[in-house]
Amino acid sequence: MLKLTTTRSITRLSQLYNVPAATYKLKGSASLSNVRFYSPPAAGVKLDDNFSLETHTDIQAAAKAQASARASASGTTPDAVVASGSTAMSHAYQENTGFGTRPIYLDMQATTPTDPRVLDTILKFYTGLYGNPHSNTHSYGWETNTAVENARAHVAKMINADPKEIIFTSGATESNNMVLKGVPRFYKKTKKHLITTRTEHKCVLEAARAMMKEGFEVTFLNVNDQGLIDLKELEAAIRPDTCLVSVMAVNNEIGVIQPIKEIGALCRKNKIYFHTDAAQAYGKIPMDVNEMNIDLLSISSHKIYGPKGIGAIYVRRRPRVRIEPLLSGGGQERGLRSGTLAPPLVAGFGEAARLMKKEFDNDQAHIKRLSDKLVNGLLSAEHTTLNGSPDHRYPGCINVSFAYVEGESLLMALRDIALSSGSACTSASLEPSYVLHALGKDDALAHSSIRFGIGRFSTEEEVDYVVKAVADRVKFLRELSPLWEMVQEGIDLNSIKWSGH
Ligand SMILES: Cc1ncc(COP(=O)(O)O)c(C=O)c1O
Repeated sequence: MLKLTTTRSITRLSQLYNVPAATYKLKGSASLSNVRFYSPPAAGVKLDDNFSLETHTDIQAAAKAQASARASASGTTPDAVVASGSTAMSHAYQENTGFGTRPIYLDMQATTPTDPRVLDTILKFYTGLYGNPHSNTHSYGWETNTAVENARAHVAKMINADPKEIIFTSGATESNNMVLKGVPRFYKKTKKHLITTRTEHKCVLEAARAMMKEGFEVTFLNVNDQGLIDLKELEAAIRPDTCLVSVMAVNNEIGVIQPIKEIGALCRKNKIYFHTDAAQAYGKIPMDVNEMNIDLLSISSHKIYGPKGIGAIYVRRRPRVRIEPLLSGGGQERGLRSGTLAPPLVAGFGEAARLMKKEFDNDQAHIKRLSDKLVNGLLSAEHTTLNGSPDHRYPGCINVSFAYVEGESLLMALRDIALSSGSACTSASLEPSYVLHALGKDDALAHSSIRFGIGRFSTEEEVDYVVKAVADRVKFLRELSPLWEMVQEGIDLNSIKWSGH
């Protein structure tokens, strides 16, 4: 049984969830103003079915409860943690941050909460198992080396690769840079052209632009209004000197899935390397490097409930793919990525990959069910649209435009939910998302878009809360909007000539 603490009072809880305060049973002699807890339990669920609450008079006691939660997490927590929601997850593994009640976490494409089983794996490597995995003269090195190779096998298995084809990196940014720069540099004498798309992650786009400065030509493919590339356009872009096609599998802003198998077949037919950025796809949609003719594939551990600062690149061995490495050094990782590996991160990543495979069906069913509920709930409001293809999509990434509401204002009004807008924030300005622009959305609609991410630890109660909160606050903000008032009066906004435009 997990011991949970709360930062909201039971009274507040009962108001929020419309449940009589008595439903929340407390253990011991808790005074209501002094109760701390991690997550709102489901309305009507008796708290002590899964949890017990404790009072804490000081932070030390809270830390003690967290330590005991962590201890009980090792063997049996998954069910209890799942039941308590992703917000509880994040609370259960951190000390008091001073930020008070934390929002419901729905920013799964930015990063995912670390699975408690992953954390347990990691901790061993910060205590007893500290050897350098490249030391081969004593058991300290052998132990961590074995752990690294086990992790490699788990990472490979998810995509039907050979473990020898997995190279550990610091994350998908590095993996993408390695490919977008390393392949053209290796073939620079004969090949001068690369192909990618306009909706890739910035690290692919910027790496491609860096290659233009080195004298390479890049074709940036367009996408249609659903966010999908046109295979005929891709075929037409291929040249005799094309060395690489790089198309992401799942888009990080709109969740759209590109036709990876068809692109792979086209590239194989034309003897061109095919790379896919699978940072948002690995473990979340079925991917098989052989069936899909993928030669290079980028992975990020922190998108699959693993630690941050670690990822991998799959590099095909037969037919062999050649890359010029970014780093010079000791020649680790088949000479492609020099530097001492970090066993805590590698082992945590391996465990996260193992769990993605083991729980694939459960995760899929859970995420699809919650996603359908969220999409139906959000779209029941008028002038609300789902961005990107409704059919070719990963259900855990939902991007919605709320017309006549400014996305940033909506985010501010939804501070009890951790979300991100479809806009890319730069320090000086708020630019509308280039991905939504590529789909043909105008500035106003791109500015009114929000991304919702569902993950393994999301709960139905969180989704119910979000649907209601969004509907209420969209209504509230629209009531303040003069444009909305005009729409309500039946005025066609397109017929208006705005001065200064
Ligand atoms: C599609 C995509 N590619 C690459 C990255 C970069 O991954 P990492 O944080 O592991 O460098 C991300 C992360 O936001 C992503 O969503």
